[in-house]
Amino acid sequence: MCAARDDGSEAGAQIVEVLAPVAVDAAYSYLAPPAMRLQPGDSVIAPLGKREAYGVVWSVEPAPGPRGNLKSISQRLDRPPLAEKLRNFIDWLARYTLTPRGMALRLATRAAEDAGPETARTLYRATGKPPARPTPTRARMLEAAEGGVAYPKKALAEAAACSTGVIDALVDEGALETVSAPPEPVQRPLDPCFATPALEAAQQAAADALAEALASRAFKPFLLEGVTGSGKTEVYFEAIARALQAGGQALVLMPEIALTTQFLERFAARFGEKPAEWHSGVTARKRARIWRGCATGDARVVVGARSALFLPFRDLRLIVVDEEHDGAYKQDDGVSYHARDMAVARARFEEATIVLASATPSIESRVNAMRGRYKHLRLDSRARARLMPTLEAIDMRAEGPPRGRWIAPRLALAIGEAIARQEQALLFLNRRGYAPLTLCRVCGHRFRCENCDAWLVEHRFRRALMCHHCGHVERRPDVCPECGAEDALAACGPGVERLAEEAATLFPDARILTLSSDFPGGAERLRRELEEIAKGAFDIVIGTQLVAKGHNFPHLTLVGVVDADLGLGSGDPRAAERTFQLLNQVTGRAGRGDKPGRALIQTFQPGHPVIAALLSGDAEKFYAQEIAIRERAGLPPFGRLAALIVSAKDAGVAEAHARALARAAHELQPSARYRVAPPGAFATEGEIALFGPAEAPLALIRGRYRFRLLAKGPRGADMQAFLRDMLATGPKERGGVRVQVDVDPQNFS
Ligand SMILES: Nc1ncnc2c1ncn2[C@@H]1O[C@H](COP(=O)(O)OP(=O)(O)OP(=O)(O)O)[C@@H](O)[C@H]1O
Ligand SMILES: [Zn+2]
Repeated sequence: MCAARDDGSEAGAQIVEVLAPVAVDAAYSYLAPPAMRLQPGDSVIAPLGKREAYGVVWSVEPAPGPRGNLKSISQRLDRPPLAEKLRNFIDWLARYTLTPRGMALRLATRAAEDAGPETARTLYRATGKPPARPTPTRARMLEAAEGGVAYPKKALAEAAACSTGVIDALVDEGALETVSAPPEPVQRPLDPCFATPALEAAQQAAADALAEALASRAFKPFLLEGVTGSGKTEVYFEAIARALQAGGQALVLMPEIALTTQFLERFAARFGEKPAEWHSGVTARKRARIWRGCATGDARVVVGARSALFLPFRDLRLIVVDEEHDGAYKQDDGVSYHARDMAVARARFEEATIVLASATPSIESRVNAMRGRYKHLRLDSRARARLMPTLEAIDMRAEGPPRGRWIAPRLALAIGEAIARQEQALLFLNRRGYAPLTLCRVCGHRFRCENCDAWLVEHRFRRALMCHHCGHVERRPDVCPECGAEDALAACGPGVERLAEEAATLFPDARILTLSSDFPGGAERLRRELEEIAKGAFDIVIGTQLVAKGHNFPHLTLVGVVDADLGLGSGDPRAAERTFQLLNQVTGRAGRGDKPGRALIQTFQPGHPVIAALLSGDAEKFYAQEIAIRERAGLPPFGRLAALIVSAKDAGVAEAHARALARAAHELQPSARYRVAPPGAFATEGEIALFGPAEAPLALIRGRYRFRLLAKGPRGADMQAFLRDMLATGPKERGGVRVQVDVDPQNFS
């Protein structure tokens, strides 16, 4: 019983700080009646401004005395609490990325907001009573429902090959009855010993090291580096098995989750059932159930895209970041974060083991391994005594194809031979569409996007010109809009669609497939096509980096890299690293089955260090060179970077704002946490240098002009404190100006 005091509060009442998943950093205080007995992590509904909003209790204190000015919590939701480890991670992430805490919370709670109460499923069962009006369809349906078992509606309709309307009619007539059943489990039980492979010696050694780490129940980071096809997946499957045996949970992050049917099946073959799958293609309802399942422990292994990092696991023992070097782990819209780095942080908060797996690790992870921060596990040869593919360069200056064509004679010959042996060839070109540029041969007019500083890419099968930055689409005209010339528009350069055209001319009888995310049918279609490739249904596969990622195509023996130089000339400090990773990955698709593989690499610069390292297979030398360059320049991981993109509809407004921010930065007083180098001067030891503002390489996107500031500092500087102080003393975002903070930027567009 609680007595109301005369100040309005009750004995045992609490003051709680509630964080709402909105763009605000602060938690708000509320009064909670004693009966609610709130704990940190509980979900509540509370008045926020004029509305009632969802929030999470961040801290709780007993209410001391009169608190008439505080609003009260309206309701406590029946939802598993967010664990302290996760709340600490959210706080840390918000500070690290300079994101309002509410937005960081939102990453973790968004999926749960769709969670309605668990509803029972309705199943259908035959009653034995004949239908009033028998028809062949009805007879088929009752036959399918025979045996006294209750079935879901959809399954029954599929089994009887008729519409669900038939079921409703039969229920009305009493021939079928409905039965209520508990909802399907989020995940069926996984069996860690379902099918254990015989690991090879190097695999076993790596698996043992992971098992030892898991047993310690402490934060233990690993870099699992193994050449393509070396069996890294089998190794981390062993670690997952250990986590399961210990009663814990595991999370596997993948860069391209919508395309991983093969992976899910492999997982099911190893553990008896599929893992819970988490990505934007999963329905909101299903995601809400997985969210809950993570909190209750019913979901044991989740395989997901980067947002899975924020799931409320009850007992997370292991995180795997597969293809850890992949650029897709960087999220740039909304909260900017790198999922690989955040995964390491989450593992630290959870005191879990983390495995970063790759054939071509990022420079950052390589350096961390060299310095002993990560334990380095290596698999230096392919599993099952398979050989690495042989690599050869085709020097396009000496033996290139005729003008207007992109497949050199030697590559064409190799494709022909592969087809004759009934093997598959893969042509890789990292460019979507038909042609990257369209121009008028008469007046030179070039088609550019009206919102962005970019050429329009021709997509012939859509008969359209498209901007790959903002999605703007226009019809490809018949006459030049500038000079009116007819039939004068020329497509310049190749995209995958154009390459497919050339391949069809060279090999008219071959079964050719172009894999592209642009075609209708979305991820579902891509999944199907990837399965068909694996079965050998095509002779030539043409694709962008989509085809490079982790696939096992047993019939594929030849890989042709159509333009290895693409991406090398971009001036981006990570261009060399990225090209090396991508080309290694794509050539690594060759020869994974019984037959040896070969890769031909078309290039205009066979002597370029990246191409040379790729051809020689000397990854060590490449890493040594790249690491030395980074170290000399003080680039990550030897120094720290942060970018600010200031954008506005008006270029002058954006630039003025960026200049004012830079001025504010230079006026900051030196402190123990950071010192800023004077404008224009070289940064001396320990100082943060601020470069810019400069027009961003992509100066206009979606109608907004963009200016960049880049801060570069030593490892020891408190970059976040510097950024926070600069933003606090500089001008506020107003008049349509937006300032986007990107700590540890990955690209420089
Ligand atoms: N110990 C083993 N015994 C038999 N087959 C194995 C073993 N380890 C791996 N394999 C097989 O070798 C092939 C390559 O293995 P896996 O896909 O795990 O390599 P990976 O290193 O993850 O490759 P990538 O980085 O190229 O994606 C697969 O078909 C896998 O089933
Ligand atoms: Zn555009």
